[in-house]
Amino acid sequence: MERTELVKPETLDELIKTLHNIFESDRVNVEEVQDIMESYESKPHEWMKYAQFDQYRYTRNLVDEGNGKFNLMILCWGEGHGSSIHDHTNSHCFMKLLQGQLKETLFKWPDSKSHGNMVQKSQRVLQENKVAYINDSLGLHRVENVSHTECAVSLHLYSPPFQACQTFDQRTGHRNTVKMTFWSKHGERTPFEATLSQENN
Ligand SMILES: N[C@@H](CS(=O)O)C(=O)O
Ligand SMILES: [Fe+2]
Repeated sequence: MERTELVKPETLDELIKTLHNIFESDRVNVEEVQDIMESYESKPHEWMKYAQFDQYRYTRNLVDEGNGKFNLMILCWGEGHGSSIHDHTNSHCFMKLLQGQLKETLFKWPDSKSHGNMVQKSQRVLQENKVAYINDSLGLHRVENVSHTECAVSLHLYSPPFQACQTFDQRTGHRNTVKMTFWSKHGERTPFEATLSQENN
């Protein structure tokens, strides 16, 4: 597949510019996106303004809207914070660790007739600067900061962008559609009313 020439991005802004170039093409080369995101070495002062934490749950902070082709966001995980088991709405999902560690657990999709526990496929711990990839054909996942002393920060790219996903109950496989919102956009805290729907996410 055609590849844009890869130059290691030295800053987050350079990474964003390169991503814009890559996504101008209509086909996504997963490996290329993974490589370029991995080659950026996380420098906290470059992403600090997006790293806005909540005491109770992980936050989603919009960094860039990728010309409508992708959403780039920074997720902030306090000690013990985790997501529920969820899908990615037919999008590509890239997740890079900017700080700390995150545990990712992969699950199979529940079949229509299964009422029992969801089946776990694999588990791994993502280290700083590494990039994980998932899409719906690979399964579902849950992401957790299992540390009791360190927070974690990750950079997520979703293409095409999406505003809702499905979450799954681990014991029954029952699903819910959940609207996803941003805690902040471009470094500015989202007005209170706009975040209400995040409560049951
Ligand atoms: N996909 C989740 C984060 S994660 O747990 O991968 C989200 O965008 O909120
Ligand atoms: Fe996810």
